[in-house]
Amino acid sequence: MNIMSQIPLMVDLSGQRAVVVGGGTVAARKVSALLEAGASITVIAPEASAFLREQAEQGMIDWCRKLFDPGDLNEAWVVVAATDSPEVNRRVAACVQPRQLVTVVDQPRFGNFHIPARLRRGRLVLAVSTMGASPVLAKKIRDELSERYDETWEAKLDQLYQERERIKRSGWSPEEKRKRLKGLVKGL
Ligand SMILES: C[C@@]1(CC(=O)O)c2cc3[nH]c(cc4nc(cc5[nH]c(cc(n2)[C@H]1CCC(=O)O)[C@@](C)(CC(=O)O)[C@@H]5CCC(=O)O)C(CC(=O)O)=C4CCC(=O)O)c(CCC(=O)O)c3CC(=O)O
Ligand SMILES: NC(=O)C1=CN([C@@H]2O[C@H](COP(=O)(O)OP(=O)(O)OC[C@H]3O[C@@H](n4cnc5c(N)ncnc54)[C@H](O)[C@@H]3O)[C@@H](O)[C@H]2O)C=CC1
Repeated sequence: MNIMSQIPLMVDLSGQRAVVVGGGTVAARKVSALLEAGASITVIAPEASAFLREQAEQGMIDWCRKLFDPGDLNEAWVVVAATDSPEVNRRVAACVQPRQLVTVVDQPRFGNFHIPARLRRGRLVLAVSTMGASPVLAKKIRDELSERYDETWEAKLDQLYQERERIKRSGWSPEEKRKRLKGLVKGL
C-alpha cells in the first residue's frame, strides 16, 4: 500500500468497533482521537499507560490485558497497530481483512488510512497531513491555522449554517439563491 494514494474522508465511527494493539503513549493518542469520534474501543496490550488505564477504569474503553493474537481483530472495523515492536505491528497489518481500516504507527506503508493533525471549531473541521513526511510540520501548520480560525468560528459556522438553510428553503430563483449563498461568506 502507498500512503500517497490516501485521500481525506469524513467518516462516522460512532458506535463502530475499533481495536488498538499496544498501550503506550502513541496508542493513547490514537485512542483519544477515536474516543472523540465515539468509537467503541478495545485496547489489546499487556501493559497500558496511566491515561489508558484510567479510561478503562471509567468504562470509556475495554482493555484486554494480553498479547496480540489475530482473533482480536474479528469484530473490528478500524485497527491501529501501535506496539513498540515492528514485527508485531507488521503482523497486525497482515491479519486485517480487506474491508478493515488499518493504520500502522511505525510503518505507514502497511496501513490504508492515517489520522491527520486536526482542528475542530464546531462545524469547521481542519485536517492537516504531510503524508508521513513530517507529522511535526502537520502539527505546526494546524497550530498556525488555529490562530487564524479561533474559537469564534464555531458560532460563525452555526450562523452560516442557519442562514444557508433559510436561503435553501426560500422561494428565490436558483440564480438568486446562488448569489445569496456566495454573499454569505463575503468579509469572513
Ligand atoms: C504516517 C502517520 C501514521 C499515524 O500514526 O497515523 C505517522 C507516522 C509516524 N509518526 C512518527 C513520529 C511522530 N509523530 C508525531 C505526532 C503525530 N503523528 C501524527 C500522524 C502520523 N504519524 C501519520 C502521518 C501524519 C502526517 O505526516 O502528517 C499526528 C499528526 C496525528 C495523531 O497521531 O493523532 C500527530 C500530531 C498530533 C497532534 O498533536 O495533533 C510526533 C510528534 C509528537 O509526538 O509530538 C512524532 C515524533 C517526531 C518525528 O518522528 O517526526 C513516526 C516515527 C516513529 C519512530 O520514531 O519510530 C512515524 C512512522 C514513520 O515515520 O515511519
Ligand atoms: N505514528 C506516530 O504518531 C508515532 C509513532 N511512534 C512509534 O510508535 C511505537 C509505539 O510507541 P510508544 O507508544 O511510545 O511505545 P511504548 O513503549 O510506550 O508502548 C508500547 C506498548 O506496546 C505494547 N506491546 C508490546 N508488544 C505487544 C504485543 N505483542 N501485543 C500487544 N501489545 C504489545 C506494550 O505493552 C506497550 O503498551 C514506537 O515503535 C514508535 O516507533 C512514535 C511516535 C509517534
